[in-house]
Amino acid sequence: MSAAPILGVEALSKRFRGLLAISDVSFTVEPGSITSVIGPNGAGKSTLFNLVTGYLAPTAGTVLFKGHPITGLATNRIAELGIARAFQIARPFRDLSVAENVRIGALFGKAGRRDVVATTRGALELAGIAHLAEEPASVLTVGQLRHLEVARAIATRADLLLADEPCAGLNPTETAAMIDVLRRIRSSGVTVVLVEHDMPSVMEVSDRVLVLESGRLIADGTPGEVSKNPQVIAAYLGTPD
Ligand SMILES: Nc1ncnc2c1ncn2[C@@H]1O[C@H](COP(=O)(O)OP(=O)(O)OP(=O)(O)O)[C@@H](O)[C@H]1O
Repeated sequence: MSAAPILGVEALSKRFRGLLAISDVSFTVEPGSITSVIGPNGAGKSTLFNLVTGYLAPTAGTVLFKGHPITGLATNRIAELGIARAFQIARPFRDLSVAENVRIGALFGKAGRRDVVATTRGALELAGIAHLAEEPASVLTVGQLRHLEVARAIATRADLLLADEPCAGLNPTETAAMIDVLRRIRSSGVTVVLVEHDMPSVMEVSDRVLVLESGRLIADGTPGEVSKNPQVIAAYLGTPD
């Protein structure tokens, strides 16, 4: 029997005036997995993340975290419950060190924490940037900043990490390093959901892939299943006339 889902999305919809950006989307995420959300530009991926993290309120439907509804809760409350988001564009405090930036995540995450030093160190190590701990954030490369953003997010001691395009714009070496980080995070017991455009990375790292097109979930399966799905191929490549 599989474990209870850590995340449940039930009949979720979001309308922006005339546009249904998310349309009756339902899925669950198993704990300890890496799930990727893919889809063409404008498919609704960012909107979905915004709905799960409370930045947007849905027009209809429910989001469940560990079986409890979180729909309509404030973003900070959702973060305290254990959902963190790593943004594609990190906005660190540039004058603070890498460790100090990660420490901020450790201070403002899940409530009731006392082990800030150990949590900070653990997040730096998981994200592969312990060697940069004392550097000012201002000297980091784009790839290193992406790791810092992931470290800050997991330092909140989240159980679920939502990562926005963690591999976007990274070279092959940096991409491989990020994939290693995501796998280590999964091994540490944190469930990961990614929005990612980089297909080789998605296929390599994901246990499961969800495909959105025009707000609808058109496929949900393993990377192998999804890449053979005719609807997915049509959504990405266009249907021949
Ligand atoms: N705040 C908003 N107000 C109005 N329309 C919006 C808003 N946010 C998103 N949309 C629209 O909703 C649709 C889905 O957008 P969304 O950003 O979720 O797509 P996406 O799959 O993340 O795209 P991309 O891959 O380009 O980032 C788009 O048509 C977009 O223009």
